[in-house]
Amino acid sequence: MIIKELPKSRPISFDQVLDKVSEIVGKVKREGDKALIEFTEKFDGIKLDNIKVTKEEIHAAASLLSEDIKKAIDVVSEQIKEFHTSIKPPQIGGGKSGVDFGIIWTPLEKVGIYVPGGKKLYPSTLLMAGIPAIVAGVEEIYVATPTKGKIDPAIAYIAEKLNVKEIYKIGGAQAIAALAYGTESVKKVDKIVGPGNVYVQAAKYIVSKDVGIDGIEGPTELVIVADDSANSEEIYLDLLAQGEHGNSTLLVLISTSDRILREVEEKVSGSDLTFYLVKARDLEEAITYANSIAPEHLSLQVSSPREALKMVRNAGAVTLGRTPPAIIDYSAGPDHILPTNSWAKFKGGLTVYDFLKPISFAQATNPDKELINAAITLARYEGFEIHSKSIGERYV
Ligand SMILES: NC(=O)c1ccc[n+]([C@@H]2O[C@H](COP(=O)([O-])OP(=O)(O)OC[C@H]3O[C@@H](n4cnc5c(N)ncnc54)[C@H](O)[C@@H]3O)[C@@H](O)[C@H]2O)c1
Ligand SMILES: N[C@H](CO)Cc1c[nH]c[nH+]1
Ligand SMILES: [Zn+2]
Repeated sequence: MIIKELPKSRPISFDQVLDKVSEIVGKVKREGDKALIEFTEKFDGIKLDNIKVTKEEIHAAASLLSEDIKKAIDVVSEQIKEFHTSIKPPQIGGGKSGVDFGIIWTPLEKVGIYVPGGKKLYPSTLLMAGIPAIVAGVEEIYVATPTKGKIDPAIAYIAEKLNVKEIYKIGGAQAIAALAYGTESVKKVDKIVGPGNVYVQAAKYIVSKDVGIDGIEGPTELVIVADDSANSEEIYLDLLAQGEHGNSTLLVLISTSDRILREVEEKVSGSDLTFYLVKARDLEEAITYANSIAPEHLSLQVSSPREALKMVRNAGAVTLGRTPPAIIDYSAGPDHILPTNSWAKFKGGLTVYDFLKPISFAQATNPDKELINAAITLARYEGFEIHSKSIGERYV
């Protein structure tokens, strides 16, 4: 279908499934493994004997992987590692008025990674979540992924490479609930990260009152902003590429060029997917439209992409010029785990920061009198006499 105006909503919203997902989460919380086995049979058609994949199973699966796929994983891993290492924050601090202070960036202890696997395989997602976790210093990584009965060799290879503690053969909302609350087989974690379909993201949203989450990373979204310098065949391929994720993908082209819009319309007219093809008066209007959508992927296929980038306010990740958005999915370096459903208005893509907590510290060895008096005065004003005394006894 072709629609010639801006999308009014996402193709599928998690509001539609919140009630159903709440029930799934509640049952897993109450019944543990029994509920996981029931839901996996119901939604994935798999009768599970064991929820946890054994070390032997992981090793056997990993050994099936061909050398060229191992090599591709190794190459991509180095690129992703370099991206997250280059942005890892230093231990920082300073001091004022006789007080030393700063931040100790501290890695999270136990992290759960959801690797999607309903319609397609996503070993690349395990790299995109596992590598920044390791760069941050996380020691315990647990993975949940729907398996269709058998663990995927590339996921097994990456799990061994990243020293993943355990893999669970579960997907959907039930997997998120299990990681959030723990079951007989599944470890309770401190934070759950990773993309997935609407059920997975609705479950993350529900459990976020009890466990950390990285954000909402639901069905893929791509907005392309193109001017007349762009190539319609490349735009067509980029749209269809993200359309491979399924028919919940949001696909939008905003262009200042009638030629580009006409050529892309001709190319996509036979497709089952929905495409939004929107005319903009000029580049500024095109980027204003893109900012209002706040897409996961934004592609600037314009003659001066760096200039255009200065106008971007809301996007998960931006590819510039002819750079294909799909290269971020695999090997550019920046993460492909990116905010959807307009969360890009206030959230960026997954980084090493998602696995670090800033613990602040202060040491008042020789604080200025004025500073101490200010603390005492404010404590008294708030009626906290002992607070005031505990400060005054030490320094006054
Ligand atoms: N935003 C991002 O960063 C990002 C990155 C990669 C992938 N994605 C998206 O992840 C999604 C992956 O989706 P997927 O479906 O292939 O895999 P998935 O693993 O997210 O979901 C599969 C699970 O959904 C559950 N499920 C399916 N139908 C259900 C139903 N009717 N009721 C309850 N539960 C049900 C099943 O338990 C199944 O195991 C795609 O939409 C893709 O675009 C997003
Ligand atoms: N485009 C997805 C993010 O929306 C990431 C991905 C993984 N594999 C292929 N693509
Ligand atoms: Zn993709």
